[in-house]
Amino acid sequence: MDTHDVSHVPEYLRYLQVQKQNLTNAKAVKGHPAIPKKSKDEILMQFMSRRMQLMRMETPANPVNLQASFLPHAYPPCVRPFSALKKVMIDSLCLETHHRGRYLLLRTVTPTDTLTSVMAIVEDEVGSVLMLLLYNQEQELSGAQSLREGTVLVVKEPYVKVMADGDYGIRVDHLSDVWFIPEFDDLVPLSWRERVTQADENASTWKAKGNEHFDRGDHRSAIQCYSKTLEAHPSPELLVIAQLNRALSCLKSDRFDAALRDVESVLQVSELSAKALFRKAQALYQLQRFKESCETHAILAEKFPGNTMAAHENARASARLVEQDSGKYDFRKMILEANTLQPPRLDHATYIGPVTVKQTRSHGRGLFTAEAVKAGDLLFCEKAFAHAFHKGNASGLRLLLNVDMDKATIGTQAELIELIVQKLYKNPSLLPGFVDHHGKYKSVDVLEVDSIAVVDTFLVGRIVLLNSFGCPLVSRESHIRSMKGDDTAKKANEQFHSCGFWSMASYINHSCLSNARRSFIGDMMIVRASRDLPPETEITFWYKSPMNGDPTELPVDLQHWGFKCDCTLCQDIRSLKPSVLLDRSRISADLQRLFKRPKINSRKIEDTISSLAGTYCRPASEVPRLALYSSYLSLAAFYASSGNLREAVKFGLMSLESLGFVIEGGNIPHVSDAPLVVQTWGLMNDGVVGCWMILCFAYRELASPLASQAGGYAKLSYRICVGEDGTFDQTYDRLSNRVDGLLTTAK
Ligand SMILES: C[S@@+](CC[C@H](N)C(=O)[O-])C[C@H]1O[C@@H](n2cnc3c(N)ncnc32)[C@H](O)[C@@H]1O
Repeated sequence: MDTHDVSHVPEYLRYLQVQKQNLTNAKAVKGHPAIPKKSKDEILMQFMSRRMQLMRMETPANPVNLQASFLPHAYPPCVRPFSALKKVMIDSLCLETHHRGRYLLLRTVTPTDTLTSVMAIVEDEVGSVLMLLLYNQEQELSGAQSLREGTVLVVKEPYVKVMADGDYGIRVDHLSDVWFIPEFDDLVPLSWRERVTQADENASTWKAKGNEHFDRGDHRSAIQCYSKTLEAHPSPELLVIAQLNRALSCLKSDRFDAALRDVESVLQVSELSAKALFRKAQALYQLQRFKESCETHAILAEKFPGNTMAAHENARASARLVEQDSGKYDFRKMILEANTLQPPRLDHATYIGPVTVKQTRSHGRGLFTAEAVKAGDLLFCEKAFAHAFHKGNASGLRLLLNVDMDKATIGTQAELIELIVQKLYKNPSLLPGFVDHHGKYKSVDVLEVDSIAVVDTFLVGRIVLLNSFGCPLVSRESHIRSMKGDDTAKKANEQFHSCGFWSMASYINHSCLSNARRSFIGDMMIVRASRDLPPETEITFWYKSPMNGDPTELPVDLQHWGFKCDCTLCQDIRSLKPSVLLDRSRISADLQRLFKRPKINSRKIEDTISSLAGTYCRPASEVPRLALYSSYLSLAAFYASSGNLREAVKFGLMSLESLGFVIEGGNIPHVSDAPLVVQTWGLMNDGVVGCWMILCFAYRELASPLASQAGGYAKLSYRICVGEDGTFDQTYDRLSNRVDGLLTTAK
């Protein structure tokens, strides 16, 4: 949905084909011993010199220098407990093979290098080496503290592959398939230990070590040491301290489920521990369980009224709860926040309005209205489950190649997959809700092994491919760009590079005759009804707008999602004779040429529009006439600016009618007292706002009571397109020097 799918662009298709060919070639060596062709020294030298080169390399400024992320054929994560795995050595590994039932014990012998994966050369206990490629790991992993030389790790059921350069590597896609082993763990051979753990290391020493790691910001190691504290028979006081400290390290490293577990066990023995209550409230807040967070704060406030930090957090949680329950947001403030924060992840709650997920007759589940709603009503305002932000220059973009799905996308989808995998891995309570989304394939049905969450990266990848949304930083800005006729706007609208995953929005199916619109403020998605909807109506929006491209090239291509739209618009187009479509296309091209002439010949344009209208047979209220809409609108603007206001009204109304609007009381001459009423709402695109403003401009002279009503519809349409109307007056003005009222200075 507004993501940049380049699967059919020849330049990128070639990449996809090369990857497929590589996979086919690799099959030929499947099962051959993975004995590197280079010596150990050569492997180390090559890695280090490439690392140096990369460190010197500038960030690519050219879009052709996109980094390619390549998903191999899907394979499931290891679901066997560690105790059921047998150790294997590097020399016994085979190419293109998943070594099921086996594990490797390795240690890194180089620093890391990070491209699309975290890479290092690893050795086993007999000194054989191979490249290790860890995918979907946190960026911090490549930092000095996390994967420094000498880090010991276990790779469960290793997969050895032939890499693009012909060398061999151990590729790990699933987070639970690699364990980072602390130096004190019994698994670490004595010869690999920097020092031997003293027999007298007791709970206090472990706690002190945990604190050292915590102070350095190494939360993973801190958690390991606090866990050791708990195993070393601590005193009751120390036990509580270690659990509280571990909870804090978990909070700092986004492991909210685990933080909650620790504080809950502290609260079992010490019901009124201020720290436990505070950390519990924080963990619940981060898991968006605002009601429970507020309840916990209420206890804190009662027992510890002087705790100012808790009071501050309490106010924050209460504000979220109000948003969650009422759908009332300060959208203007949110726009400011989105423009200030990088990445623009806003601290706001999700509001779910009168909608419910239900089975549709023919396209899986869908979202339905639970009660009647009016055009412009807020259906929901959802915080992204995950959001991958792109600043706007070319660097940081990735080409994601998925051979199983035959897809190539450009943008931040690869990063989005990483973010989601990490979030689920750290917070398995979120897993069932996420994997419920469309895109399932037969994956493992194990949620946890050895107390570690099992997250199938390929499943996440599929769900992301079919359910993620490209998004602008703020929809108001893209609205302004498109109203200004900024040529980049069209491209920007179609190729948003930031993207995110919104759970509720993912249940909405596509229809070209959509009845809702989405808009964005940072990582918040706002979905409003774009028509009046009775209860039990299926809510739909555009995955791809039928109005962004050439209207004669309908139906829109929805191959990316694997279906063809069957709305009346698409059905009608499919039923037309090819000659009619050819005529439509030819006349549309003529019209475009006529509008580009230095002097507008309105008579000729009107005649040509009439011929174009002749290619439609059903009324626009049933089948919108998309090819006509923008020509009518341009004519309305032309007549308004040349002072022919009656014609401006006529063509403004025709423009709206071509989108399916049924409007009463708008014609000139105006019958006194008859109000201007939208009986039926049509398709809602950004130009509708401008069209109402042109009508408002013309009515001021011709029928002043209608001007404010048209202005009201402009503001309502703006709210539907942009998500809010608090910025309407900053964007449009009836006294603007443009007939559509857009303030030329609007930014
Ligand atoms: C984002 S999901 C929408 C929710 C999905 N129907 C479900 O059951 O979870 C996108 C998928 O829904 C289906 N879909 C959406 N709109 C459709 C339509 N108009 N006709 C047929 N299938 C549609 C396609 O399978 C598409 O890949």
